[in-house]
Amino acid sequence: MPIRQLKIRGVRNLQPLDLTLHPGVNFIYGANGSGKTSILEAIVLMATGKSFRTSQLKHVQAQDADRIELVFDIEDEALGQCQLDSLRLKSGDNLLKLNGSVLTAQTEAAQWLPVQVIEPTTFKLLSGSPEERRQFIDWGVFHVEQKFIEHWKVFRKQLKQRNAVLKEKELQWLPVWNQTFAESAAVIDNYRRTYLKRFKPEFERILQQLDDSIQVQLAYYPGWDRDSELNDVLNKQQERDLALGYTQSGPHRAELRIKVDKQPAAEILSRGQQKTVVAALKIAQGALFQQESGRRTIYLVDDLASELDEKHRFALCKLLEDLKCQVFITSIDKDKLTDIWQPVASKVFHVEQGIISEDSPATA
Ligand SMILES: Nc1ncnc2c1ncn2[C@@H]1O[C@H](COP(=O)(O)OP(=O)(O)OP(=O)(O)O)[C@@H](O)[C@H]1O
Repeated sequence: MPIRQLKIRGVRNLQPLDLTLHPGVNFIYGANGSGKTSILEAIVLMATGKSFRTSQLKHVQAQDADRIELVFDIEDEALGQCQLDSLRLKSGDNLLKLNGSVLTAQTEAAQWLPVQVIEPTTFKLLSGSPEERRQFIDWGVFHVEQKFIEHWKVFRKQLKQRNAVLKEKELQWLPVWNQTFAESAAVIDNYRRTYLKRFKPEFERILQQLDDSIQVQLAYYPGWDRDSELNDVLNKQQERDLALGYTQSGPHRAELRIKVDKQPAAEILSRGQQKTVVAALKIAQGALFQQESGRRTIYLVDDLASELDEKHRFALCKLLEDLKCQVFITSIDKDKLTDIWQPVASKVFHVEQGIISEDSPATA
């Protein structure tokens, strides 16, 4: 079971909330503005230190609260049990603890909570900046390859140092930095390529099950001309890098291009089709993660009814059920959920003005 219990304090309109969750499907329904999404937002905040709704966390904190406090009891098939605590003060300071011991990095909490969000704006994964798609690939690599995060930190440090050398115009240091940067870039590139090789067939399989009329191609670009060595590219681009004061080529500029008939999928597909493709991408990541680690992803599906018709909603729910993972799924209308999906194992919660209550089995 992934999240067994959660305690939420000081998040948006939510009243102090202590919930015992279902290891399978947790339906959450309630009127507009009742607080459904805020529950999902709190889970993402614990997992990533970020919100999927705002870049300014001060908006997530309840107006009358001086802190956000989250406590999650987790039971993971492979990692065992743990308690994660997060205390986020108005100043922005965040104290994270694992079983009472202070954590120094958010990634240590993230390892316990492999969370995927499917919500009304997720189609932006197709139309948004390349960074979003890089983060998407890196989520997969991070959760499958334990050593990736260390290599990633080294790479980020080297990128920062090379950029500092460019800004200071310390030309004598550049050849050395080009070499080290290129070596560390190759490691990141290799992780991403290897991951995508395994990911593509899984994505095609899932998309086929969600909608076999959509044909999408995934093309990975490493962030520099694929036919050249990065070290050579850096040497060639040196004058321009010096003029700009930053490194133009490398894994920080990689891109996952998602196309339909050689055109960007975001320009061709309808909004509903884009949502279907994004759902397929996210479910494929969870399926691959499960195959490779024996662990399960936690899916947060906000406002399922939005822009997906009944056939696609049904196909999505069926795939989530097959994965046997923990799912949190929200809707305004209880019937819109339970009419199309009656998983054997589930709990139903109702939210009203920030107060959440569990439906008794007779009404659920
Ligand atoms: N910082 C805050 N402090 C207190 N209340 C807030 C804060 N930010 C937002 N709210 C209120 O909290 C509620 C948040 O609702 P949330 O978005 O979780 O609702 P929802 O049930 O998902 O609604 P919808 O179905 O419309 O998406 C809204 O009523 C909003 O006005």
